[in-house]
Amino acid sequence: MRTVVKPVDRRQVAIGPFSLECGEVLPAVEVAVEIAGAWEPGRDNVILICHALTGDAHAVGDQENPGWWDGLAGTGKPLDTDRYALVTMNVLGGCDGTTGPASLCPESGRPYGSSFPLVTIRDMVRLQREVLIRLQVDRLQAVIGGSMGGMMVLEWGILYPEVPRRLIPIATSASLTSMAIAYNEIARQAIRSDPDFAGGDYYPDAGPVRGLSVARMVGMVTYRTPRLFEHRFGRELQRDGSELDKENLFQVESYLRHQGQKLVERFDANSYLTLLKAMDTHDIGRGRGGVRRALAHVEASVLMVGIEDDQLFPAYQQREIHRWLMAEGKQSDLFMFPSDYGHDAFLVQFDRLGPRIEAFLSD
Ligand SMILES: CC(=O)SCCNC(=O)CCNC(=O)[C@H](O)C(C)(C)COP(=O)(O)OP(=O)(O)OC[C@H]1O[C@@H](n2cnc3c(N)ncnc32)[C@H](O)[C@@H]1OP(=O)(O)O
Ligand SMILES: N[C@@H](CCO)C(=O)O
Repeated sequence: MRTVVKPVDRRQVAIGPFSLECGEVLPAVEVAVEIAGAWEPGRDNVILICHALTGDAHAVGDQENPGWWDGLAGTGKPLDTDRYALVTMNVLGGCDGTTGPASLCPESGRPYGSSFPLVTIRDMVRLQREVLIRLQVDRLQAVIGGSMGGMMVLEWGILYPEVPRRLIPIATSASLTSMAIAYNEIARQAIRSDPDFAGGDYYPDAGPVRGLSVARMVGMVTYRTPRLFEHRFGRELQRDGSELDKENLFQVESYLRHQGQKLVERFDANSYLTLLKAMDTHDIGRGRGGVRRALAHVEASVLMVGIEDDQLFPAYQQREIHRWLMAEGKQSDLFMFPSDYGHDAFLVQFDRLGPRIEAFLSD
């Protein structure tokens, strides 16, 4: 007898005090969780979905309120809600209901703002484990996610090898390249140099919206490919007229401004800084004798997915992880595909991802 959770069950799970890798303790942590699909007895049919930088707990939605992975998850889809209970949590440090910089600090009664501590990808995963324990989920059919979400997938396989049966890390790496950290630093500087940042203590105001918008614009350039921009925008202008009119934007400028504006309407700048730092400091080899030794802990079978045209998480990084897993005698498959979308392909190219993921889950 299955307990059907329909359409999507959203909960706040209270964890209480939570110790971080940096040594600080958050006194009262809460996590926003969404569950789509049906629990099986023993809760043995759970897939954990880990979101990327600006994602949230709402991976699976409906017509009125679409989710960010509806192309992959839902009735009859590769992440089939008729078969699995799909659990997605907003990450620690985020701004969609889980404790983050905009949350009230119980000790001061004010938003954490600049006092919010450094959180790591490992902290995020340890917190997810605490939530699953409270949901009485002991084993996972799979953990899946792209980009920052993929970093969490890898950490799941290493921190809790006995829990996931399968890992599907997508467009991710064992640690960021120096170039990716460089882009993140430009984003940070854009946010911090906005006068409305106010040292991070801008609440209840919206804060550094111009800085956050520029940060998103930089990010967008790294998430896509030159080919896509060329094809979409070329040298098209926004209005009829001349390029030699300083008010007449190129379409690509207008597009980036629109993307910046979209993000500031749904994201908090301090969360953006917190999550960028978590990505920068991610290194599965830290304190474990290096990446290969860390991967030796993995017990799950792995489908490593990469995008050949990813500028941010270059394809060699996914190939390397697959090779190291194989060298450690682990079960690993590699699925690489080309896409003009570049890094963002994991949020868009469901025709490429879906069949491979479905086959791996049915294996
Ligand atoms: C969609 C959500 O669920 S967002 C909430 C949760 N967020 C996440 O999960 C984060 C992950 N999601 C993402 O990063 C993105 O939503 C993606 C990658 C999935 C898709 O990105 P999009 O911005 O939809 O794709 P795309 O590059 O095609 O841009 C389309 C937008 O640019 C606008 N646009 C296109 N050309 C131009 C131009 N020349 N000038 C101005 N705007 C332009 C379109 O009108 C459209 O605007 P809209 O989104 O307000 O309708
Ligand atoms: N488009 C993704 C990029 C990071 O993977 C996001 O906004 O989360």
